[in-house]
Amino acid sequence: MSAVKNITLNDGHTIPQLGFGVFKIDPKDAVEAVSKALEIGYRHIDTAQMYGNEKQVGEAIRTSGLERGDIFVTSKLNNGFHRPDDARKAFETTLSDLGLDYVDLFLIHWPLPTLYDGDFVSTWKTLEEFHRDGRARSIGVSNFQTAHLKRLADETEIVPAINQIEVHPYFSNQEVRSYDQAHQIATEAWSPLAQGKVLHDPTINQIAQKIGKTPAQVVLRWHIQRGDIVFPKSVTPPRMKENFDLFDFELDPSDIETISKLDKGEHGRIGPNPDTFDYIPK
Ligand SMILES: NC(=O)c1ccc[n+]([C@@H]2O[C@H](COP(=O)([O-])OP(=O)(O)OC[C@H]3O[C@@H](n4cnc5c(N)ncnc54)[C@H](OP(=O)(O)O)[C@@H]3O)[C@@H](O)[C@H]2O)c1
Ligand SMILES: CCCCCCO
Repeated sequence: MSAVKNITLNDGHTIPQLGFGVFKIDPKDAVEAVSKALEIGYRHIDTAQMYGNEKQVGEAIRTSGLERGDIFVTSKLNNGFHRPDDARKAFETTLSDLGLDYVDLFLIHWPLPTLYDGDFVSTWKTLEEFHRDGRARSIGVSNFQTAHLKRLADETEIVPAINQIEVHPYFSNQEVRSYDQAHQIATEAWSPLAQGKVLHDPTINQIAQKIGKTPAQVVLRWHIQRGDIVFPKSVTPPRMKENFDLFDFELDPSDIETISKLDKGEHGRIGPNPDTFDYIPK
């Protein structure tokens, strides 16, 4: 099994290009799933306050026997906590729930429209504090569209290291990916398998059959060769292993192009449109 590639961010830190996502992993299953992922070799975990499993992620990390510095941990600020004081408290809860004194990456989960007399710009300035005091090694955003990123560029100091957005073969999100690339912002592709919806695609299955890989490996390898960071979720150990084996084969450029043509534009989205999504948890 070949090693996972690292990507260098615009702040000089490195991130494993492949990680493990824990959205929708029930807290009662999360210690076991994350422990298994670490045992398989994953060294990058993507969680969020919204996922309700930070305590379990922390427990799996603590009991893994691995060094803190060997694992890249991401969490995200929950919607509804954008006011600077709320964001500070929420970030402290993340650190204490994870049982860590720093996270490798902290993201604004969604670019919510103005909720009070500030907005995501003042939220970003609060994340800049976490970065300066070292408790968030890197800071970034999630679900930011180009208009949101332009406001940060005009009104704040630090360029986000990461923009985590929906990307998969049915929704290539090319406009935002291009903006990220032009501004040294690394793109993370969330729901890289479209939550399983692309795995029955005949074109993807044909390529998989031709090269003797699984549809999930073909799709994940497509992301890797396009340069995006991915963290597929699975609670099924054989799938977790399969998804981790991406660095000992390559797709032909023509197959990359064929998969990229499966893009359905806006119709391909499986998640909310960031311009209209304003869900605040109770
Ligand atoms: N920032 C955001 O707003 C945002 C939004 C969505 C997701 N995310 C992040 O992205 C991560 C991944 O996205 P996701 O969890 O939505 O979906 P995903 O990784 O695209 O797909 C997960 C689904 O695919 C199945 N699966 C995984 N590997 C498979 C394989 N090799 N063969 C067949 N089926 C397979 C899983 O089933 P089983 O688990 O049953 O095996 C699960 O149902 C999340 O966990 C989260 O960390 C972020
Ligand atoms: C209901 C959509 C929220 C998805 C957030 C996962 O990171």
